[in-house]
Amino acid sequence: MRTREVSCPVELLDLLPGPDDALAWVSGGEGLVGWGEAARVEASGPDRFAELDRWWRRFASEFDVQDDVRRPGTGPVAFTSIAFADEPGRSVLVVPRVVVGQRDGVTWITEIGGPGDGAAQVPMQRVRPVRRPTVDRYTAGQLPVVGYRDAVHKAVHRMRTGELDKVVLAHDLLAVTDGPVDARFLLRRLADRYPNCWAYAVDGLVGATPELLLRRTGRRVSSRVLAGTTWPRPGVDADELAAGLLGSAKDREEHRFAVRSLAATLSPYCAELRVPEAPTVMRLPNVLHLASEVHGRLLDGTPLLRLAEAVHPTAAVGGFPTAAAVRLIAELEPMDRGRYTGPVGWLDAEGGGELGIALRCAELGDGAVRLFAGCGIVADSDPDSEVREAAAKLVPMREALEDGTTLG
Ligand SMILES: C=C(O[C@@H]1C=C(C(=O)O)C=C[C@H]1O)C(=O)O
Repeated sequence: MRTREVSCPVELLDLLPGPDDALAWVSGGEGLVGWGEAARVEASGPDRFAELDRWWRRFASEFDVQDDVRRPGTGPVAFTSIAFADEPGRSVLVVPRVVVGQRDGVTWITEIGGPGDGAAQVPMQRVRPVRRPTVDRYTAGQLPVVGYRDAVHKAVHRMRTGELDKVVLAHDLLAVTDGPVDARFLLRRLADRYPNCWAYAVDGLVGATPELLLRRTGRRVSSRVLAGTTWPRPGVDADELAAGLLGSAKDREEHRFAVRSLAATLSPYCAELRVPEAPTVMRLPNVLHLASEVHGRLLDGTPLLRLAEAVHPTAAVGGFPTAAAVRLIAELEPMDRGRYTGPVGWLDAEGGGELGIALRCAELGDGAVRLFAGCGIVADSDPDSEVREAAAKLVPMREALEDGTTLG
């Protein structure tokens, strides 16, 4: 197995040769793409993180590695996407045959399970045309919007009795399409419109997330916590929206729980952990979020997947306190989230890598695509407003899908 520097005449996403095995983690043109399958493993249940970690470390340790580039993302790499819940759920780890990475203007290729052809340029000749999908209609998923509104209403009541402080509830939406949707079609559009998010694809889960669960580089660890959201409306400019969000007691409270839960679960692994005193605003075309960048230094070499296990689910996608929130989700959200709101990203052989939270995504299926969106609920939440917020969070995927559809 060898990593070597290559020249690359196109963007990373344009290298993906086919629709079925596309793997990606790309932000602002940089990151990793992969294809082919050297190996795959699936896991489920409460031990899924530990099982995937054990399997990957054993698999990666058997390579005879020649790494000529030596940067984060070189050497053996696996892509992973992990179920939100202990039950049900299927988590997956895929080791691609070919990985191409780009960072700071340097491009490299890693060929696993074969010597590669040694060419000085990335392989382009096998790229098949990207099919444009058509959305025939949208239809309710496992939890229709009316049911979601009702669940939010019930959750608000439970927050007001003091049973817990915050819960994140979500719903799904099905887009019925004229045939299978090519992950590359969605990735291209998501990456163009959301360059400060991570456009990702792992085993049919495709999206563009603004939220970084954890990045581990050597002993350094970081996270971008998001919670507290507003969205553009006619007649309100972006600065006003941002000021309103920063000044919203309800959003600041939601955010505090998310930062607190991340810090409490990560700090036992850290010699040092820096948490900003106040959030900033992250602006996206469809929503604005309160954001905190957390940075730490690890005590030891705990691998990324085990750190992710410790912090998942943060209060950004679960709630606070965690155990009560997870129980309330199971009670009030009658749907299987699958890998939505679970960790998604890549891992290296040294226990490093990047894992985002799988948001703003869709699970690709035969003839239908399942979209997801959710919101943090606190005692002051208004069900109608949460329904609108969830709709705003569906926009990235709806726009990407509908780009191939002539509406009207
Ligand atoms: C759950 C989602 O987003 C999460 C919930 C947020 C909120 O409630 O303010 C903000 C960002 C994410 O942590 C989603 O996009 O589906």
